[in-house]
Amino acid sequence: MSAELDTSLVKIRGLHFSHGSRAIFKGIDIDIQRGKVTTIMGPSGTGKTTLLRLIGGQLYPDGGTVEVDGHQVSALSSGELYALRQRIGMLFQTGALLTGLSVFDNVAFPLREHTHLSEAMIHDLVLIKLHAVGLRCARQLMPSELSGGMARRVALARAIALDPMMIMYDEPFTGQDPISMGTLVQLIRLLNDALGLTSIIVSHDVQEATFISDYIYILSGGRVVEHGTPSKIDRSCSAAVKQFMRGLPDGPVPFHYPGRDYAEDLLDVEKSAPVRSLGRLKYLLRRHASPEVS
Ligand SMILES: Nc1ncnc2c1ncn2[C@@H]1O[C@H](COP(=O)(O)OP(=O)(O)OP(=O)(O)O)[C@@H](O)[C@H]1O
Repeated sequence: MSAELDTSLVKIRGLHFSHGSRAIFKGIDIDIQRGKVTTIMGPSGTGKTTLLRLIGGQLYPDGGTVEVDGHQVSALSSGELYALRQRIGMLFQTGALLTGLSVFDNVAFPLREHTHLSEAMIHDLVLIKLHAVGLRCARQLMPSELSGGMARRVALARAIALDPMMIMYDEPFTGQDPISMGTLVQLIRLLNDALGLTSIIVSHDVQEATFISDYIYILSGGRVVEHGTPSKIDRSCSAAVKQFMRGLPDGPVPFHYPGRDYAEDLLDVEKSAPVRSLGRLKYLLRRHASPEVS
């Protein structure tokens, strides 16, 4: 085992997972290094969120192993899993704040739920966390009074409330204006380094991810198609990586969700008026053709 692997907080080996009959992972290996920011990228539907759920123990692998801080997640008892989850902060795209609670109470929530700290201590901790995200003075506001960017920063303060060892971000930049985006990017990096966290980010935002990350994994078709530092990824010759990084609509990752033949589908659509001739089929294909299909 190399020295590099020894510093992994999350170690995934030979991971297989399917949603029903759809194979999502076909044997992937991933190492998330302690203290680093690692971004998981890849086309939509490739399984990035599923991967976070496998790391968090909300899903179990069909094959292979997911280890977090030396524990094989699928072998943990429910009590042990609960304890592990308390050490993992999660930040979702929506922020997912509790709408009936103020900013202060949202951040206080995990402290009240999971600790026996006094209210005076919770007060100080909440102010520290809110100060870290620049929103100490917004503590009395309700979620409905926050901008999208502020809501995400409150969610971030809540995610670090219990001093987690790791934070998993699912599409943290989506829908942000450039200023909020820049603030979030800086905050994620700053908090990671200042608090000695390990961060896993799932993102489509190539520029931000490249800027913020120490390491990047690109998933596609159930496999890791590339991994390395941002500069290595940038230089990658892989067609799938180039397609993703440059945002090309078609390439090794097909534009169309896999399924049966287009002509067969049209024949089904037109069941009420069956296609009787090749001419009619050609006509239908032209009529239904999308602009992306030549
Ligand atoms: N609970 C579920 N049951 C069945 N299929 C699911 C379930 N959750 C996700 N899927 C399917 O698994 C695949 C991977 O989903 P996932 O959300 O992990 O992808 P993703 O890479 O995060 O996508 P996006 O970038 O669009 O958020 C998708 O095809 C999705 O339709």
